[in-house]
Amino acid sequence: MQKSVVLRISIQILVDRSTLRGRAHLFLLPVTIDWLFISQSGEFPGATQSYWFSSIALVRTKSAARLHLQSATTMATTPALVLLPEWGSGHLMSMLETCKRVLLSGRKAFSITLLVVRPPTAEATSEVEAHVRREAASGLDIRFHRLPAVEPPADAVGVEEFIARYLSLHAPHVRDAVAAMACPVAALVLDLFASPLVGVARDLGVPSYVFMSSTGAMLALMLHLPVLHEAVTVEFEELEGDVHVPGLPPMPPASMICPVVDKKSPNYTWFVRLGDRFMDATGIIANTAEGLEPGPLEAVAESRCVPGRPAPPVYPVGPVLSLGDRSPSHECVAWLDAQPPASVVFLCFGSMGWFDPPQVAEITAALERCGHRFLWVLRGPPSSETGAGAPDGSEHPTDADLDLILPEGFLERTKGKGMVWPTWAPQKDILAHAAVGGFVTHGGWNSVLESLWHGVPMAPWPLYAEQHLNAFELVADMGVAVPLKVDRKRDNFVEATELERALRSLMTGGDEEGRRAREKAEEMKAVCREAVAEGGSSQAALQRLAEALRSGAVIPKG
Ligand SMILES: COc1cc(-c2[o+]c3cc(O)cc([O-])c3cc2O[C@@H]2O[C@H](CO)[C@H](O)[C@H](O)[C@H]2O)cc(OC)c1O
Ligand SMILES: O=c1ccn([C@@H]2O[C@H](COP(=O)(O)OP(=O)(O)O)[C@@H](O)[C@H]2O)c(=O)[nH]1
Repeated sequence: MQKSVVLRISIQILVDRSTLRGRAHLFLLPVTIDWLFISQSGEFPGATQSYWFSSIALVRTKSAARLHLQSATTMATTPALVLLPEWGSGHLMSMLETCKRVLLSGRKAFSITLLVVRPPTAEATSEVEAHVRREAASGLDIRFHRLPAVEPPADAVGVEEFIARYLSLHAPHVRDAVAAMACPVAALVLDLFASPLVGVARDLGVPSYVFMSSTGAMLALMLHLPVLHEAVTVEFEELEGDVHVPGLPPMPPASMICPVVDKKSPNYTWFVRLGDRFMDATGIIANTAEGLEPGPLEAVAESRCVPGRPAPPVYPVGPVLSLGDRSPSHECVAWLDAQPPASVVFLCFGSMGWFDPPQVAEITAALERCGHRFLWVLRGPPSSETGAGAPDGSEHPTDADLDLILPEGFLERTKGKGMVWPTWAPQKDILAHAAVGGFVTHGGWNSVLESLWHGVPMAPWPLYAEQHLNAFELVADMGVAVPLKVDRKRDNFVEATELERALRSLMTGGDEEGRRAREKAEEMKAVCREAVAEGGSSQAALQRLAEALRSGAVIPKG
């Protein structure tokens, strides 16, 4: 049996540095340690300071106790969270911001090492580089480790297949990077597209956490996909009746996420695999809050998604809204300053949403007919539209040429009542503005969280990724949005009459759906803020997570 003693004193540690760097001299490293668990061999089972050694002797001096560490495998740094995000800003920044909260909640008991994958496009590369520059200057203990370049899969036919395969090809480099860490590793934190790399963590004896940048509902669905794969043998759209996802109301097949709508596609196979590998993670960190999505989160916690197999613990630590540059004096914000409270409908469609002229014509007709004030972020097609397109699906829209794309006279007729903004807009500042009363959104999860943070009701207009599922949840489960009929078979086309109806409902709250959406959005605003406040559920989840990470920190094997 290993004996251990507990010491609560201020001490100095004497480290035999020869065992560290091959230099044969002793040096004194003064540190203050509150609680020190000392075992006769092996490592500290729960020390808050990261000093790891194989044998020790306690030496008393006149005024202080000293520890003499012999044959030490001492690492004079705090345990690291090693992050492997997908390169897209929504994924990378959301994971990094969340892990920064872990770092700060643990009173800087961790450091962060972000493994940087070379993005497959020049545009994504410059975005990532800008993030790296900004974060490197943040003053926090964040390091960046660039992984060696890997040849992107040239034969990938789908976006999700491409992302998952490209990340998986980095497995040997991730393994080498983690194994070479000069400090204990608290966890390898993986993007949802990188869940197969839980195997790398397992081989190194390191805990692995999947970071869920989307909803708890998406998490429940992904865990349940392997079960659905066995149970539903036809395409989802051929299914008679609804799809049953644990924790959600029965869902029409038309609300399934994009990657699984064609089961013959490798995207589908990859998503089933990704969901399956979630189950092997040590834990799942989710950018949501218990009170926002109680149904799906309880279903996961009660292991109802994969009956008979206990699911990893989930830590809902959100909402984590990534803090970009604030633009309080932006032209859009200045325009909002002149509008009455809750009078403006804001329309914005994420980092990849854009519309073609026929759809633009329907939107302009709806806006003119409903007569509400509006702020509309209108983007044009990506410049790659006529070319091959980005392999990761991250084709960014271009700035719209308003003279070309808007019907003649629209801007004059709506002058004073509406503003069309043709480029990137400061969405967070806009949603924070008192003049905004409703949000027509593509339903990306970050946009939804930003809207709920400010209590703004929504009309979701899903376009890509998992947004059809998000739209269903917002309307049918959370009740914070009014429904909008999109024709998925016609590239998510929305008729002017349908948009006009939804806008009236959203902005006047004149019907039952609109009234409920307003009330519920206001309720969810409180839920969001309480969750992250002192004593809130997300704060508690953050503490549990930090504790699990602290106690799980290990020196990687190999
Ligand atoms: C969450 O489920 C899916 C996410 C994506 C996806 O892929 C993607 C690829 C890139 O190269 C760059 C990106 O920015 C990007 C973004 C993206 O999803 C967005 O993630 C957000 C969360 O951080 C949010 O949930 C938005 O709704 C998503 O649009 C793709 C996908 O299948 C195509 C998913 O199922
Ligand atoms: O003109 C724009 C469009 C988007 N965003 C921000 O981009 C992010 C979009 O993330 P989301 O998850 O909603 O969707 P995605 O773009 O990843 O599909 C959110 O933080 C938005 O605030 C923005 O600031 N201005």
